[in-house]
Amino acid sequence: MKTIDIKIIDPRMQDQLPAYATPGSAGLDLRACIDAPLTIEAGQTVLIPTGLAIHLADPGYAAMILPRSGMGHKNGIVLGNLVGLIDSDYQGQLMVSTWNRGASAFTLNPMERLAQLIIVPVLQVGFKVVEEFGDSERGTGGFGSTGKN
Ligand SMILES: O=c1ccn([C@H]2C[C@H](O)[C@@H](COP(=O)(O)OP(=O)(O)OP(=O)(O)O)O2)c(=O)[nH]1
Repeated sequence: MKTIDIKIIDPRMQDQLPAYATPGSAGLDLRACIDAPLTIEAGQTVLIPTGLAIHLADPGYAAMILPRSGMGHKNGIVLGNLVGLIDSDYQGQLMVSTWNRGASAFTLNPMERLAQLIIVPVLQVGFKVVEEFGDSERGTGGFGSTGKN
């Protein structure tokens, strides 16, 4: 397993570092490092600190912040940026743009599990400008070009 540098910004995170819940888990839960319960009104977006910073350091990796399925489906708590992309050279605190897309207010409690972090491989590319691409089966067809659905 790869090891990543992590800084504990909020001491409350000291004894609850993100960990995989099961051997097959992809995501690491991120907690709301807030001092008091916070009511997020329907439609409101707030930036929530996680109390942690990571430094991936290797441009071959990125981290992504994703919603937790239960929070999103049951409570309407998703991400204001839909997905948070964490660059390999980012060293600041991980922040969760928290959007209540639901129809009623939601109260977020201190240290509640709010979102999840995944680490993904990334391929950085360079570009070579061409006039024509080589043939491909699809060509320029997209947006449902292969059938009704
Ligand atoms: O949900 C998020 C998204 C981003 N970030 C941090 C890590 C990321 O590396 C940095 C910059 O993010 P991004 O490049 O998406 O932001 P931007 O709006 O393009 O601003 P910038 O000019 O800082 O790149 O902010 C978070 O903590 N949480």
